[in-house]
Amino acid sequence: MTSVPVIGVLALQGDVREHVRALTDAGARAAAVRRPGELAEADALVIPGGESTTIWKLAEAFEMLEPLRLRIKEGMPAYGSCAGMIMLADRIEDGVPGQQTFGGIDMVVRRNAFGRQVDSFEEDVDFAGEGPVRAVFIRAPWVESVGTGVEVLARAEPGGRIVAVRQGPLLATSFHPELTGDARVHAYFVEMVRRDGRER
Ligand SMILES: NC(=O)CC[C@H](N)C(=O)O
Repeated sequence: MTSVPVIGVLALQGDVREHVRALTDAGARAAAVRRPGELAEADALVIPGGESTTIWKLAEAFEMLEPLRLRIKEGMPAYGSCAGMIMLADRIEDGVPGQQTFGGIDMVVRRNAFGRQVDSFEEDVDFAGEGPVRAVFIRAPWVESVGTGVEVLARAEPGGRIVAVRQGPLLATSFHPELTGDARVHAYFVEMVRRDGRER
């Protein structure tokens, strides 16, 4: 891998542009990914916030579901925010009937979990010991439970719910750091990608 990793942003639906900007601010090269050929050229992938049911259906229509599952299985670093977190979950609760994910993180994610109480809110969370990060939650999921290989990186009130996790090269947040102009979460992911490149 070159020293500046190419990080794809899955551009089927969601806030793609904001992730491209945050990745660029964090020192990576970002490229929109819609097709299997574009995926093959990316060192890593960000799955944006948006609507997980739409991302799933479009991934099927664009024949991206299986190629993405395969890359994740092969160890490609990936980061999902909000709907992207849902897409990286091995199991989901409150999905629509038949809803599928790419999977990869051994966790159960509850869709729209915070959304039933309040559609949108912001809170400072301590992310991976980096100090307070402003977290924007929009009809956000929370992580109901994690397997033993999953590291919890942040929790939010109410209830100390898990809102950020990492399992090896996979990172997921319930919130949207791409909307705040603070690129620390993206920088954390870019560093994960750089380390992964050095270890291969
Ligand atoms: N802001 C978001 O990404 C919301 C996620 C959305 N509720 C879903 O199920 O995908």
